[in-house]
Amino acid sequence: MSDKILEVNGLSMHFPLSGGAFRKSTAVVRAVENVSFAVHRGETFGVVGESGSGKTTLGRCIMRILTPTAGTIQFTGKAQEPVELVTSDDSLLRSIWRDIRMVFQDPQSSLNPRLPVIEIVGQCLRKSEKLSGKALADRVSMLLTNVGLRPEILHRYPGAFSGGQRQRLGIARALATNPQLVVADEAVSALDVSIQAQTLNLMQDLQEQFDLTYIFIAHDLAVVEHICDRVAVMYLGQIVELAEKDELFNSPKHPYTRALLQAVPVPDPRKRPAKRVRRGSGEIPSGGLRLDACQFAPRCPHAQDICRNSSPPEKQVGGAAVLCHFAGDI
Ligand SMILES: Nc1ncnc2c1ncn2[C@@H]1O[C@H](COP(=O)(O)OP(=O)(O)OP(=O)(O)O)[C@@H](O)[C@H]1O
Repeated sequence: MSDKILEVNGLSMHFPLSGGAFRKSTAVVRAVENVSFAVHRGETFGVVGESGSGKTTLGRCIMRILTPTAGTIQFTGKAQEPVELVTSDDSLLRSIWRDIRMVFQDPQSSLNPRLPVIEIVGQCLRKSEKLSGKALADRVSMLLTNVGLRPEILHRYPGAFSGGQRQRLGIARALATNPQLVVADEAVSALDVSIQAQTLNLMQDLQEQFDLTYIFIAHDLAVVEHICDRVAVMYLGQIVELAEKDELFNSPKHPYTRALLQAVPVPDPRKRPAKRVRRGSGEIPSGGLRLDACQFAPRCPHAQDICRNSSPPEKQVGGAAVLCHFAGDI
């Protein structure tokens, strides 16, 4: 079976700017621009970046909730033949949505408060496997047990549960169709730190138990460090660095990755990196992505004229793919 469960090539997602001054404009927001990567079967692939860097849009393109402006997304499921998701029609997508499932950030708003647990978790089983009655209750009970919840809660409503329990319900719902790939979009961001750790541990256990591959989207590098095998760092719609987790954390190559890492609290001062680089100041620029420059140049402590005037090529430095004119030199 192919080692790659997902292969993304040249993916772009542009949203038209509409309304107000942009009513007649052809201007677009380049939320994702020319992104390429592969996800290996069984791994946890992290996607990190600040708010607005395009992580959620990328996840929604992979789920095909959005139709990308350009690029390809090949998914190799149980059938072993890669399926092109971008051009798949609705009926093919419906079957693929059993293999690729999503866990959302906010368990409060992603679970319908008017539906009992059996419906929330079992809804897709009613549709895809035509389960009902005792068969449905048994399957949902098993899923609840898998995520550490008691089967007795079948007829309770989301409002009766804590944030962590609600996220377990969200995970049970994602697992209901026995998926191969789970896209977790900020799945633990809304939870307290101790509940975050429990949820991450649960997700790791489930990954082993059910041979899952995860795409784990987060703005928090500490979370990614805990769970991911490889990490893609996004900035303004582009992947600026992609590397094995250890390499990324021990030897970050892109100035933006370094800036992100410096924002992560280090409990033991002896573990701080010996040579601290200056943190890129400011926020993501509001003007959007420029195709003729390095996106990070306005915030980068190392920026030179070339960074402001030409888009950097992707360079391979050690095991990392880095989008920086000076990758390997700084
Ligand atoms: N439907 C849309 N229409 C127009 N612009 C959009 C749309 N969805 C996202 N964007 C824009 O695309 C860019 C990337 O947004 P996205 O939500 O993907 O980023 P993100 O990294 O996931 O941020 P966050 O963590 O805040 O969700 C932002 O500038 C956002 O305003």
